[in-house]
Amino acid sequence: MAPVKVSKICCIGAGYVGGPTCAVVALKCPHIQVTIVDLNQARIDAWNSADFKLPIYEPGLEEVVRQARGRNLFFSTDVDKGIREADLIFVSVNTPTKKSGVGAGFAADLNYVESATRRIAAVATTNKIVVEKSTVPCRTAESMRTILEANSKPGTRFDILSNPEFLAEGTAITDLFKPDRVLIGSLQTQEGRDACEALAQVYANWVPRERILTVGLWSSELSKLAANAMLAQRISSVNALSAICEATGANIDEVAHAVGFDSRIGPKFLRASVGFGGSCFQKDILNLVYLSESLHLPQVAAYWRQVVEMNEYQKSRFSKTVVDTLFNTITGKHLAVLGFAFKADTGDTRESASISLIRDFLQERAYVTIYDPKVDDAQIWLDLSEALPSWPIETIKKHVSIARSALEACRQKEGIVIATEWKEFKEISWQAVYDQMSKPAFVFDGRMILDVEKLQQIGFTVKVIGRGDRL
Ligand SMILES: NC(=O)c1ccc[n+]([C@@H]2O[C@H](COP(=O)([O-])OP(=O)(O)OC[C@H]3O[C@@H](n4cnc5c(N)ncnc54)[C@H](O)[C@@H]3O)[C@@H](O)[C@H]2O)c1
Ligand SMILES: O=c1ccn([C@@H]2O[C@H](COP(=O)(O)OP(=O)(O)O[C@H]3O[C@H](CO)[C@@H](O)[C@H](O)[C@H]3O)[C@@H](O)[C@H]2O)c(=O)[nH]1
Repeated sequence: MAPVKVSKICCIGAGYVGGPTCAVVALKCPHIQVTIVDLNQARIDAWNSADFKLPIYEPGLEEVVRQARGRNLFFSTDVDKGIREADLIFVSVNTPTKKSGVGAGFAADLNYVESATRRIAAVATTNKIVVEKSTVPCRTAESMRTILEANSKPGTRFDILSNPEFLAEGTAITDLFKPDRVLIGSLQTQEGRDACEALAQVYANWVPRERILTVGLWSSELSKLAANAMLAQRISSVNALSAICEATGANIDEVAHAVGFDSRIGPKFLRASVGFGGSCFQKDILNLVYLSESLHLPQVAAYWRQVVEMNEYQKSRFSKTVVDTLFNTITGKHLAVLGFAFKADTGDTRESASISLIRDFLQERAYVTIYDPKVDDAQIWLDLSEALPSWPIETIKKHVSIARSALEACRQKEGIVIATEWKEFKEISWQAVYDQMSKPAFVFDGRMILDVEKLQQIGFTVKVIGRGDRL
């Protein structure tokens, strides 16, 4: 049997991955009809909004949606219709860390993957290629196959592929246009290889063939966890070194530059920071830790767990620097926190280091003014309520305000904390900020973005991650 020619794709899950990924598939494959479905009506309405107020902010995304929507790209809450019509279905639903029960705090919650899979089995009347796009533990495809086969209609066959997504938020569109690699895992049977080829042909519309890697199902699933674990490990390594730099007078920027010049190490992903955030790194490493423990590999589990522990240490170390520097107390003091998103160029706040810092400052009874160019107020209140569950929202609101510009946030503060590397924070008039601050005026740069010497000339005392005071 030759591989099927895919003509209709359905993507279950219109989130940060399903939305941009399948919008790009539609743009690059005008001959394929792509329908992205979700249970969340508000999200689908936003994807369909007449003024293109899309539910996520991602540079370049609006242009892609403008070109393809209504042509061969559709957004809908009719999940069943999407499934029924498609010959290939991406499952791109959320897989958060489990909050309760066995494996709570570590294992992935596969509830959404299972419901989507059960829906496919219940609705499908023709053969389907089912593609795991969500990040899942190794061997999830096996559970999906069991569910599908146990519930399928007679004569309906399902082939399951793993096709993890490697895009990073903030650069999703460029990552999708020019991926380092597309990874497809399949069973090594004739049917498995045919399904793999059918999906490879979709990507081959714009991705060079040599960048489309085909491997076994379990290798593909594990490679996604491995890639994130190794990326996060680099950040925790450089952050661990940043603590040594602060104590010795070495400069982490210079150290990372020198180390990264070694072609075996390479320069990317060596930027010390206030700690990594985002919905993936911590979740996927904890998932790997859980997998290792389930496989009775405690040393392997401990090794990866340390990457997350170092990240927690980095965040609390930075909060402590702020308190120590402001004469060992921030009670009743006014701080500005610039940046609430977990990185620049996104409005996503999941696991943002900024949330941990603000929680620490509030627990010290400081007053905090937050500014972020892309995060909604409602999201800030929600995240802070979750970070401080015993605080009524009125109490949080007494201690926190949200500003409309960086300059407004910095007005008359005792300390300014840079938590996200938004470019505009480099460009504000630091002289104007200094002039209306109480003195001594402190700036804490958790992202190494400011011109320290210039700020010092203005009169600021500047504390930068990975840069000590000793000469
Ligand atoms: N965010 C990233 O940058 C990124 C990158 C690579 C991989 N991933 C992985 O991709 C997956 C999705 O992540 P995300 O950030 O897009 O999540 P998300 O929460 O933004 O989106 C998931 C969407 O799936 C929908 N959904 C859940 N169950 C459903 C069901 N049964 N039927 C229909 N819709 C359903 C939800 O309503 C939600 O809108 C996760 O496994 C994640 O680990 C994320
Ligand atoms: O040198 C660096 C690089 C990143 N970060 C921080 O690390 C976090 C994650 O950044 P990044 O990886 O750029 O964004 P994500 O969108 O979380 O993307 C990661 O997680 C995705 C979800 O699995 C994967 O698809 C991507 O390949 C992987 O890079 C952010 O808080 C960054 O500020 C640093 O502190 N230093």
